[in-house]
Amino acid sequence: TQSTRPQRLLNAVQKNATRGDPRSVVKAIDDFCRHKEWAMNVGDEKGCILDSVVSEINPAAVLELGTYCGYSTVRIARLLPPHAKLITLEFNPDFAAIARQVIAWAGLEEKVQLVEGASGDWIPKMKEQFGITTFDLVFLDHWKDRYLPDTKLMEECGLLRKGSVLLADNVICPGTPDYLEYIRSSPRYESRYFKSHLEYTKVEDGLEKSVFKG
Ligand SMILES: C[C@H](C[C@H]1O[C@@H](n2cnc3c(N)ncnc32)[C@H](O)[C@@H]1O)NC(=O)c1cc(-c2ccc(F)cc2)cc(O)c1O
Ligand SMILES: [Mg+2]
Repeated sequence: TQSTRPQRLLNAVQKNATRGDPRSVVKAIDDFCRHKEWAMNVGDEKGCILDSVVSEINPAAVLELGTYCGYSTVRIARLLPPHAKLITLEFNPDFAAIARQVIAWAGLEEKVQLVEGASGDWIPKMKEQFGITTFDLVFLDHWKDRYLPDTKLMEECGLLRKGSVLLADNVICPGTPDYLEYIRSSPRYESRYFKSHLEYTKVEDGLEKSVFKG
Protein backbone atom coordinates (compact mmCIF):
# COMPACT_ATOMS: atom_id res chain seq x y z
CA THR A 1 0.00 0.00 0.00
CA GLN A 2 1.10 3.53 -0.74
CA SER A 3 2.49 5.48 2.19
CA THR A 4 1.06 8.91 3.00
CA ARG A 5 3.08 12.10 3.31
CA PRO A 6 2.69 12.16 7.11
CA GLN A 7 3.98 8.57 7.23
CA ARG A 8 6.99 9.55 5.09
CA LEU A 9 7.56 12.55 7.39
CA LEU A 10 7.51 10.23 10.44
CA ASN A 11 9.94 7.86 8.71
CA ALA A 12 12.32 10.80 8.14
CA VAL A 13 12.12 11.65 11.86
CA GLN A 14 12.80 8.04 12.94
CA LYS A 15 15.67 7.79 10.47
CA ASN A 16 17.37 11.17 11.02
CA ALA A 17 16.48 12.41 14.51
CA THR A 18 17.82 11.24 17.87
CA ARG A 19 15.23 9.76 20.24
CA GLY A 20 14.57 12.17 23.12
CA ASP A 21 16.14 15.13 21.31
CA PRO A 22 13.34 17.56 20.30
CA ARG A 23 15.72 19.89 18.46
CA SER A 24 16.81 17.04 16.16
CA VAL A 25 13.15 16.12 15.52
CA VAL A 26 12.39 19.73 14.46
CA LYS A 27 15.48 19.77 12.22
CA ALA A 28 14.62 16.39 10.62
CA ILE A 29 11.12 17.61 9.71
CA ASP A 30 12.38 20.93 8.35
CA ASP A 31 15.03 19.15 6.24
CA PHE A 32 12.43 16.70 4.93
CA CYS A 33 9.94 19.45 4.05
CA ARG A 34 12.51 21.76 2.51
CA HIS A 35 14.40 19.16 0.44
CA LYS A 36 11.99 16.23 -0.04
CA GLU A 37 8.26 17.02 0.33
CA TRP A 38 6.55 20.26 1.35
CA ALA A 39 4.16 19.86 4.30
CA MET A 40 2.00 22.34 6.20
CA ASN A 41 4.12 22.66 9.36
CA VAL A 42 4.63 26.17 10.73
CA GLY A 43 8.25 25.67 9.63
CA ASP A 44 11.63 27.05 10.72
CA GLU A 45 11.19 30.76 9.86
CA LYS A 46 7.78 31.28 11.50
CA GLY A 47 8.91 28.67 14.07
CA CYS A 48 11.56 31.07 15.39
CA ILE A 49 8.86 33.72 15.96
CA LEU A 50 6.75 31.05 17.73
CA ASP A 51 9.77 30.15 19.90
CA SER A 52 10.30 33.77 20.94
CA VAL A 53 6.63 34.23 21.89
CA VAL A 54 6.62 30.97 23.92
CA SER A 55 9.87 31.89 25.68
CA GLU A 56 8.58 35.38 26.49
CA ILE A 57 5.33 34.03 28.03
CA ASN A 58 6.83 30.93 29.70
CA PRO A 59 3.29 29.49 29.74
CA ALA A 60 1.96 26.92 32.22
CA ALA A 61 -1.09 26.07 30.06
CA VAL A 62 -1.00 26.04 26.25
CA LEU A 63 -3.73 25.09 23.75
CA GLU A 64 -2.82 24.22 20.15
CA LEU A 65 -5.59 23.97 17.56
CA GLY A 66 -4.56 21.74 14.66
CA THR A 67 -1.76 19.30 15.52
CA TYR A 68 -1.19 17.87 12.03
CA CYS A 69 2.10 15.90 12.43
CA GLY A 70 3.12 17.49 15.71
CA TYR A 71 5.91 19.78 14.44
CA SER A 72 4.73 22.89 16.31
CA THR A 73 3.66 20.71 19.24
CA VAL A 74 7.29 19.62 19.64
CA ARG A 75 8.57 23.17 19.01
CA ILE A 76 6.38 24.55 21.81
CA ALA A 77 6.63 21.65 24.29
CA ARG A 78 10.47 21.60 24.16
CA LEU A 79 10.45 25.16 25.58
CA LEU A 80 7.91 24.61 28.37
CA PRO A 81 8.93 24.67 32.04
CA PRO A 82 8.49 21.46 34.09
CA HIS A 83 4.83 20.68 34.98
CA ALA A 84 3.57 22.95 32.18
CA LYS A 85 0.92 21.36 29.96
CA LEU A 86 0.22 21.59 26.24
CA ILE A 87 -3.18 20.35 25.02
CA THR A 88 -3.31 19.88 21.24
CA LEU A 89 -6.48 19.14 19.25
CA GLU A 90 -6.47 17.20 15.97
CA PHE A 91 -9.58 15.76 14.38
CA ASN A 92 -8.00 13.69 11.60
CA PRO A 93 -7.22 10.30 13.21
CA ASP A 94 -4.47 9.45 10.70
CA PHE A 95 -2.65 12.73 11.40
CA ALA A 96 -3.18 12.25 15.15
CA ALA A 97 -1.61 8.78 15.01
CA ILE A 98 1.49 10.16 13.25
CA ALA A 99 1.71 13.14 15.63
CA ARG A 100 1.66 10.86 18.70
CA GLN A 101 4.70 9.03 17.33
CA VAL A 102 6.55 12.25 16.48
CA ILE A 103 5.87 13.62 19.99
CA ALA A 104 7.00 10.30 21.52
CA TRP A 105 10.21 10.28 19.42
CA ALA A 106 10.98 13.74 20.83
CA GLY A 107 10.41 12.36 24.36
CA LEU A 108 7.76 14.97 25.14
CA GLU A 109 4.75 12.74 25.96
CA GLU A 110 4.72 13.96 29.59
CA LYS A 111 4.14 17.59 28.56
CA VAL A 112 1.64 16.96 25.76
CA GLN A 113 -1.98 15.82 25.78
CA LEU A 114 -3.08 15.10 22.21
CA VAL A 115 -6.88 15.03 21.97
CA GLU A 116 -8.49 13.53 18.88
CA GLY A 117 -11.54 15.56 17.98
CA ALA A 118 -12.84 18.87 16.69
CA SER A 119 -12.00 22.14 18.44
CA GLY A 120 -15.66 23.21 18.45
CA ASP A 121 -16.62 20.11 20.45
CA TRP A 122 -13.67 20.13 22.85
CA ILE A 123 -13.21 23.81 23.74
CA PRO A 124 -16.42 23.81 25.87
CA LYS A 125 -15.16 20.71 27.72
CA MET A 126 -11.64 21.93 28.55
CA LYS A 127 -12.36 22.92 32.16
CA GLU A 128 -14.27 19.77 33.19
CA GLN A 129 -12.08 17.30 31.21
CA PHE A 130 -8.59 18.67 31.86
CA GLY A 131 -8.96 20.88 34.93
CA ILE A 132 -7.93 23.94 32.95
CA THR A 133 -8.97 27.35 34.32
CA THR A 134 -7.48 29.56 31.59
CA PHE A 135 -4.85 29.23 28.85
CA ASP A 136 -1.74 31.42 28.90
CA LEU A 137 -1.13 30.80 25.19
CA VAL A 138 -3.31 29.53 22.32
CA PHE A 139 -1.67 28.63 18.98
CA LEU A 140 -4.27 28.71 16.19
CA ASP A 141 -3.23 26.58 13.22
CA HIS A 142 -6.36 24.64 12.22
CA TRP A 143 -8.98 25.29 9.49
CA LYS A 144 -8.62 28.97 8.73
CA ASP A 145 -12.39 29.61 8.89
CA ARG A 146 -12.47 28.18 12.43
CA TYR A 147 -10.11 30.77 13.96
CA LEU A 148 -12.86 33.35 14.55
CA PRO A 149 -15.68 31.09 15.81
CA ASP A 150 -13.28 29.23 18.10
CA THR A 151 -11.86 32.49 19.50
CA LYS A 152 -15.40 33.65 20.33
CA LEU A 153 -16.07 30.22 21.85
CA MET A 154 -12.94 30.47 24.05
CA GLU A 155 -14.09 33.91 25.23
CA GLU A 156 -17.57 32.57 26.03
CA CYS A 157 -16.16 29.54 27.89
CA GLY A 158 -13.98 31.80 30.06
CA LEU A 159 -10.78 30.15 28.83
CA LEU A 160 -8.97 33.49 28.33
CA ARG A 161 -7.72 35.75 31.11
CA LYS A 162 -6.25 39.29 31.08
CA GLY A 163 -2.88 38.74 29.37
CA SER A 164 -3.70 35.48 27.56
CA VAL A 165 -1.94 35.42 24.18
CA LEU A 166 -3.46 34.16 20.92
CA LEU A 167 -0.86 33.39 18.23
CA ALA A 168 -2.38 32.67 14.82
CA ASP A 169 -0.56 31.04 11.90
CA ASN A 170 -1.40 31.67 8.21
CA VAL A 171 -3.15 35.01 8.62
CA ILE A 172 -1.98 35.91 5.07
CA CYS A 173 -1.63 32.52 3.35
CA PRO A 174 -4.05 30.73 3.17
CA GLY A 175 -5.46 33.74 5.08
CA THR A 176 -7.95 34.33 7.86
CA PRO A 177 -9.63 37.62 6.86
CA ASP A 178 -12.64 37.47 9.20
CA TYR A 179 -10.41 36.61 12.19
CA LEU A 180 -7.96 39.44 11.39
CA GLU A 181 -10.79 41.95 10.97
CA TYR A 182 -12.33 40.95 14.32
CA ILE A 183 -9.17 40.75 16.39
CA ARG A 184 -7.62 43.97 15.02
CA SER A 185 -10.80 46.03 15.53
CA SER A 186 -11.78 44.61 18.93
CA PRO A 187 -10.97 46.83 21.96
CA ARG A 188 -10.50 43.61 23.95
CA TYR A 189 -7.27 42.68 22.10
CA GLU A 190 -3.90 44.30 21.44
CA SER A 191 -2.65 42.80 18.16
CA ARG A 192 0.67 42.77 16.33
CA TYR A 193 1.55 41.20 12.96
CA PHE A 194 4.88 39.35 12.56
CA LYS A 195 5.67 39.35 8.84
CA SER A 196 7.30 36.16 7.59
CA HIS A 197 6.88 33.58 4.80
CA LEU A 198 4.76 30.54 4.13
CA GLU A 199 6.72 27.58 5.45
CA TYR A 200 9.62 26.53 3.20
CA THR A 201 8.66 29.11 0.50
CA LYS A 202 9.17 32.78 -0.49
CA VAL A 203 5.41 33.47 -0.41
CA GLU A 204 4.40 36.06 2.21
CA ASP A 205 2.68 34.81 5.34
CA GLY A 206 2.85 35.79 8.99
CA LEU A 207 1.76 35.29 12.57
CA GLU A 208 -0.73 37.56 14.36
CA LYS A 209 -0.05 37.87 18.10
CA SER A 210 -3.02 39.15 20.10
CA VAL A 211 -3.11 39.82 23.85
CA PHE A 212 -6.54 39.53 25.51
CA LYS A 213 -7.28 42.56 27.71
CA GLY A 214 -9.98 40.84 29.77
C1 LIG B 1 -5.86 22.92 9.03
C2 LIG B 1 -4.48 22.41 8.84
C3 LIG B 1 -3.82 21.83 10.07
C4 LIG B 1 -4.51 20.69 10.76
O1 LIG B 1 -5.65 21.15 11.47
C5 LIG B 1 -6.59 20.05 11.56
N1 LIG B 1 -7.88 20.64 11.87
C6 LIG B 1 -8.62 21.43 11.06
N2 LIG B 1 -9.74 21.88 11.70
C7 LIG B 1 -9.70 21.34 12.93
C8 LIG B 1 -10.58 21.43 14.05
N3 LIG B 1 -11.70 22.16 13.99
N4 LIG B 1 -10.25 20.77 15.19
C9 LIG B 1 -9.11 20.06 15.25
N5 LIG B 1 -8.22 19.94 14.22
C10 LIG B 1 -8.53 20.57 13.07
C11 LIG B 1 -6.46 19.38 10.23
O2 LIG B 1 -6.87 18.02 10.32
C12 LIG B 1 -4.96 19.50 9.94
O3 LIG B 1 -4.26 18.36 10.43
N6 LIG B 1 -3.59 23.48 8.34
C13 LIG B 1 -3.71 23.93 7.09
O4 LIG B 1 -4.63 23.58 6.35
C14 LIG B 1 -2.59 24.76 6.55
C15 LIG B 1 -2.48 24.93 5.15
C16 LIG B 1 -1.42 25.64 4.59
C17 LIG B 1 -1.34 25.82 3.11
C18 LIG B 1 -0.81 27.00 2.58
C19 LIG B 1 -0.72 27.16 1.19
C20 LIG B 1 -1.16 26.17 0.35
F1 LIG B 1 -1.04 26.31 -0.99
C21 LIG B 1 -1.70 24.98 0.88
C22 LIG B 1 -1.79 24.82 2.25
C23 LIG B 1 -0.40 26.18 5.40
C24 LIG B 1 -0.51 26.01 6.78
O5 LIG B 1 0.46 26.51 7.61
C25 LIG B 1 -1.59 25.34 7.37
O6 LIG B 1 -1.64 25.26 8.74
MG1 LIG C 1 -0.23 26.64 9.60
